[in-house]
Amino acid sequence: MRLRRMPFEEGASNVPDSGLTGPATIPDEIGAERKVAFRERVARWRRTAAGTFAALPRVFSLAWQAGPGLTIGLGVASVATGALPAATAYLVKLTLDTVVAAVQIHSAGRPDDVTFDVPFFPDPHLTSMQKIVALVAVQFLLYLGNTALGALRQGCQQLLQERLSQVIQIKVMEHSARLDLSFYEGSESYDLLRQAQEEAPTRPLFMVNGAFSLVQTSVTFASMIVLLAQMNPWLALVAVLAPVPAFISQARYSGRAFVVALWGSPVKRRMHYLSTLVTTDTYAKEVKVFGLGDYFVERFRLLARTWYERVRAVTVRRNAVGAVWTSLTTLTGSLTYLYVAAQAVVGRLTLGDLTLYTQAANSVQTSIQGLFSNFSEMYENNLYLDRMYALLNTPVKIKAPERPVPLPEPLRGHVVFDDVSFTYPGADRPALRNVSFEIRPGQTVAVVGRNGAGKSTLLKLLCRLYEPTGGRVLVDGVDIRDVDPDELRSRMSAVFQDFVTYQATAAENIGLGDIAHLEDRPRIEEAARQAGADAVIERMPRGYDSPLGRWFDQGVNLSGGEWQKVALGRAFLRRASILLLDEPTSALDAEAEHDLFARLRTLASGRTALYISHRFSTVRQADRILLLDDGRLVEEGTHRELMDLDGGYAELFTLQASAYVDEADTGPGSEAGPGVVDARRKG
Ligand SMILES: Nc1ncnc2c1ncn2[C@@H]1O[C@H](COP(=O)(O)OP(=O)(O)OP(=O)(O)O)[C@@H](O)[C@H]1O
Repeated sequence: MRLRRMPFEEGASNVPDSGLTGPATIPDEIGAERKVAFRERVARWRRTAAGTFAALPRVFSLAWQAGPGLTIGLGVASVATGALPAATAYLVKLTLDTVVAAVQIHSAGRPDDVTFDVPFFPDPHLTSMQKIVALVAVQFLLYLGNTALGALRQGCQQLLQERLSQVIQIKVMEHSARLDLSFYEGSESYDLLRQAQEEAPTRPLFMVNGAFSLVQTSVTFASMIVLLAQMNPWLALVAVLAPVPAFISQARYSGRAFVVALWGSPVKRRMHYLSTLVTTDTYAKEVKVFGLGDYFVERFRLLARTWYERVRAVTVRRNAVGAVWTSLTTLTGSLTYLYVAAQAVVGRLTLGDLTLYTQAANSVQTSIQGLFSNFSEMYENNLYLDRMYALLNTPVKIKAPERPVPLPEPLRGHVVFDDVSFTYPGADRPALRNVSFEIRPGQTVAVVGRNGAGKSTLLKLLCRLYEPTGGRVLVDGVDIRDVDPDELRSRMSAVFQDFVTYQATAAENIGLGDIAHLEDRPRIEEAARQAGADAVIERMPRGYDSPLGRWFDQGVNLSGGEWQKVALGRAFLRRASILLLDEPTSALDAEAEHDLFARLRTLASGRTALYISHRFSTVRQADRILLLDDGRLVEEGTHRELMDLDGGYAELFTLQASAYVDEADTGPGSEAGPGVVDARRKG
């Protein structure tokens, strides 16, 4: 469903959709609805009802998974509570008739020896007072039962809510963790994820509650109808039909409320993004320095207004139209009541009958409205549930083949890219084109190239975060498509440009690199040393046990380079055969970078290491260098060979080196990297 785009400011119509400039409108679905033909609406209704009821098994299966005992408790309480109103109404009728008879006996001055033919009291020799006491006692017991059932119902409901939302959140998390990386890149996926996070935890419980309430009201409804029909079948029919119009309007509007929520999702998502921009620590610096706070708040206000306007339109219409139809029902109720009262006056019905009718008619009306509104709420909840299932049913494309080929043990780290091409989903040009190269086991290879040349993509394909659109990738002679991706990834270690800064202790931040060694302090300390993170960590008040990040208790905030060292430690903890480093030193100072590369040779001994870097002083130390340009592998060889080739690599190297040369020429103490000497010699 494509949304009409409304720019933030009038006149800026060519602004593309983004988190800041996307649609500030929600389409008018009500106009569209009016055009739908009656027959189509009826057909839609049938589908709706069928769809809603068909969803019940999956909802109950969810509830059962969450808590079988709680589900049974809720069910029993609902059915029993459903039967109570009819029993109570009948008891009231009996009490009233007994009272009226007793009054007549007393006023006639006769002895109180009248017998009553009532189901509860077969003994015909009770005095009327005794019968009244007994009836009231039974009524009291019913009220007690009602209270107990209410408590049972409430308790089961609350506990089931907790359990159900946990079960669902876990399902969503489990599936999200398995989903392909490409899934996270579409805006529709974000809508699905947002709805799954926000709505999914509560909607199934509403659905379960709705279903049980449906059972409860059905029981009430059926028992009351039996009571009414005994008095007069026509009265029963009127009571059943009167609330139908109110239901139809209810159901229509709950469908619309959902459509508004669905179509308004891009607006809500942008609101969420804007609010994150001004309330999250990582953005706070820039937002302040560039003075963006007011701009973001203003934009939020605009979107919030749009959202509110649309919600208001539906809510007002829903309630206003609902009220009109409900008044119609009330009018029917009053007219029937008048009829029954008139019947009582002429003696065709007793006073107890009149009360019974009043209660039964009220109850039928409320329960039939309850039935309908339960159903329409279930329909609405089911629409949300469908979205959750859409997420849970999103197929995982990159998964283990039926018979995965095991990787050799130990893995030598022989990597081959064979004519590999790749285009990102939705992109119009390839990120990699016919790339072929081979990395011998144990080699350290640097990948260089301009921004956007395809370097990171290369690493992502090697980890099988994406599937090549052409060609194949081999590790130790095995096509990685034939390998279980989890096994493949367990043999690799990586640091990406956008590495994660976990809100956890320093030791945990490193330990997460190999979950089996999360508690292995000596090994964690060794990895920290290898990454040059040991000094930073040991300086902190609680050393390796210091919490990093400020989200939780007394965390320590690190500098960008310090975080990067910790992330490197995480990668080194895993003793994998293939080490992938995407700009591993971008935030490190010159000395730390130099130290790291001095160590990398030892660290990478026996492993294949592939690293991306824009710093040629480090690149030149690699065994081999691959130069990518616009997704193509254009040069490969050692530093010496590529310099002699005098092509793109030599040009980039000389360009960078010349900056140092100029500095070296103009200022004392300027440091010329190891490559500078070469470049100067060459020049
Ligand atoms: N998730 C994505 N979806 C669509 N296109 C992408 C995605 N990630 C990268 N690209 C595009 O693919 C191309 C290669 O990107 P890649 O990240 O591999 O470049 P890079 O050489 O690592 O760049 P840099 O030096 O800036 O890190 C770029 O044109 C980029 O815009």
